[in-house]
Amino acid sequence: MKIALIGYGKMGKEIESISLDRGHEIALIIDQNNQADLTVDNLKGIDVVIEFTNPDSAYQNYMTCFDAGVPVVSGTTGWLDQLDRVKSRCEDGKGFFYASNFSLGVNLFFELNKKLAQLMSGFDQYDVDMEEIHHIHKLDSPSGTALTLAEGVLENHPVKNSWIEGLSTKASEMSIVAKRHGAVPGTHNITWHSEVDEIQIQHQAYNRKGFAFGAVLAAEFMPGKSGYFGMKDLLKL
Ligand SMILES: NC(=O)C1=CN([C@@H]2O[C@H](COP(=O)(O)OP(=O)(O)OC[C@H]3O[C@@H](n4cnc5c(N)ncnc54)[C@H](OP(=O)(O)O)[C@@H]3O)[C@@H](O)[C@H]2O)C=CC1
Ligand SMILES: O=C(O)C1=N[C@H](C(=O)O)C[C@H](O)C1
Repeated sequence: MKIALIGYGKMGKEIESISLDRGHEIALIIDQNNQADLTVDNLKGIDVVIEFTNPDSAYQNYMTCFDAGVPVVSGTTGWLDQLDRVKSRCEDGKGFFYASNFSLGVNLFFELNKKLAQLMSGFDQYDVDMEEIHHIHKLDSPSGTALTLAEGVLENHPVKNSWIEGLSTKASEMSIVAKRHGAVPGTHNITWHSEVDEIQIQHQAYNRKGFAFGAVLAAEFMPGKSGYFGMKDLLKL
């Protein structure tokens, strides 16, 4: 496959390495310093774009790829206020794959989190909160993964109906505490605590290879497809 990478930072470089190992060609690399090269013309002949940039540039990058008729896989977080507009382009025949986290482990953790929230629905002595820890360069908070985890709790627990960044005193709100520390690739802790004990589940990424591998699998899935896709379509969870 001919892949274009938009964003050649920590994730872009991991994705390049895995793509080459799997026999793909990186036919175009767009980064901050050559953004002007992201044109419909330069995307001719590209099978799929993999986009990992930042919250401010992602949406415009998707639009250029859609105009070129090239499907996009994106892991950029912090742009979801534009999600409805992206979905409406997908209804018009464009192809888009988004995951707040592409790693297999986190997607299994998403399912575990939902099951635990369902189980806790019958036990009101337990309250829940979340902590996410990432490297100091991360621009958005809470992390995209934390938001997906919060959604998993809100949809499966009768008491929680919103989340808040920081500590909450309201029973209906789920607290998400975001910490930034050194080079941490990504750690998420969900804790259900009562007056006598606590149950904690944790996902800790050791490096970025799991994220990058999932993004390349998603890219292999996309050519020829139109519509909006996510990890559920890929992993059949
Ligand atoms: N879904 C998932 O599984 C994962 C998602 N992420 C998300 O992916 C995104 C990128 O993460 P990461 O690679 O660690 O971040 P980096 O900052 O290391 O890389 C982002 C790159 O994008 C470049 N860039 C900025 N603006 C543009 C633009 N308009 N066009 C092209 N390139 C641009 C940056 O250039 P410059 O440095 O010069 O600004 C930088 O090289 C983040 O939103 C992060 O949250 C990260 C890991 C996993
Ligand atoms: O910025 C990061 O690094 C990460 N971002 C994603 C997120 O916001 O959840 C995924 C992963 O946690 C790493």
